[in-house]
Amino acid sequence: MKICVFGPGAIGSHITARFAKGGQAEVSVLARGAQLEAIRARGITVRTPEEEFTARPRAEADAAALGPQDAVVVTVKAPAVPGIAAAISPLLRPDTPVVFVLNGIPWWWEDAPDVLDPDGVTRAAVGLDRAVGGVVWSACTVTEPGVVQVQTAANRLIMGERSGEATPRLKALAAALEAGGMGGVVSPAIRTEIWTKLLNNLTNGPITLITRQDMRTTFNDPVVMAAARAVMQEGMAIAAALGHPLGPEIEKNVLRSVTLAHRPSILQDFEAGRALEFDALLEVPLQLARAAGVSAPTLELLVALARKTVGRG
Ligand SMILES: NC(=O)C1=CN([C@@H]2O[C@H](COP(=O)(O)OP(=O)(O)OC[C@H]3O[C@@H](n4cnc5c(N)ncnc54)[C@H](OP(=O)(O)O)[C@@H]3O)[C@@H](O)[C@H]2O)C=CC1
Ligand SMILES: CC(C)(CO)C(=O)C(=O)O
Repeated sequence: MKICVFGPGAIGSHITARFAKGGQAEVSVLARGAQLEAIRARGITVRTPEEEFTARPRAEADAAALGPQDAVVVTVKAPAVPGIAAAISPLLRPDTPVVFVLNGIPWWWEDAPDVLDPDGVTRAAVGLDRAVGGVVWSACTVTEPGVVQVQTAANRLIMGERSGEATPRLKALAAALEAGGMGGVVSPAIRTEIWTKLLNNLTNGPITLITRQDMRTTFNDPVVMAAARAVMQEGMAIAAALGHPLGPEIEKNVLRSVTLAHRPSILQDFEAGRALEFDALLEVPLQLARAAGVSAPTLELLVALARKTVGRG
């Protein structure tokens, strides 16, 4: 099974190394800059709380060198997706699934605002039939080119067809990941999984952008924690109004996550001067809430403050 990971940063490097470790896939990466050079020279080293291992995938800058794949996993950040859409084409056969592993509302979401896919370039290049949703639970950071630090002991990638069908193409991908020691889940309800994850990003994203501290340091204060709980309740109300009700167990999940000494990826991006997933993670969920008539005053306030922090408002 030929799999190409497009954009092996923190998450993509971890996923690539897991596919390689599992031995069921011929995995390659499409990378650029220092990451491309490092992966070519030294492979990808993954450091987790339990182990360290190195994988040596083929690394290319141009998709044409790799040709059609059985699956493509896109792990660039949301604002970069439209810019790489055309470059995915050489990797595609008519039935090649393209898993978009993204936090936040993805470009293929029904009624997604144009800002997630300006001029429909991704839709035109990839097509809705190939697009697969991906939600990753893994806290990762590139500590130096080619090296990824994983903070979470249990890691999983949840994939789902837009139709909800458990297709053979997704089952094969999930099995290849499992073989490498990362959970691979095929979900019949990927939109609910997206909202489950988004609840974390809504809770920790705006607040850590304001504090510029890791989650454990930020939330080690009862007042900040109360704000986190309020955002969580508002997020659950938005998800329910959109037809994706989340169970009460979600709360435990979010509250456990904020005890990690991890800087959320949106904060890492801000500090590194990279483009932010501000629309996919924060603005679009708020737009969907307003359209559904759901009030989210705490989230509105925190996002307004975060906008000022990052120079958007
Ligand atoms: N990091 C984490 O712990 C988590 C992240 N996520 C989500 O996963 C997704 C990926 O995040 P993450 O891995 O952190 O992001 P990173 O920024 O670490 O990785 C993205 C990679 O894509 C590369 N890239 C961008 N454009 C191109 C291009 N044209 N050609 C080749 N490579 C390109 C970037 O290269 P360059 O550096 O040169 O721009 C970078 O290496 C996001 O939606 C994020 O929110 C979800 C859970 C946890
Ligand atoms: C913090 C975490 C791991 C969970 O919300 C995340 O998704 C991110 O870093 O963006």
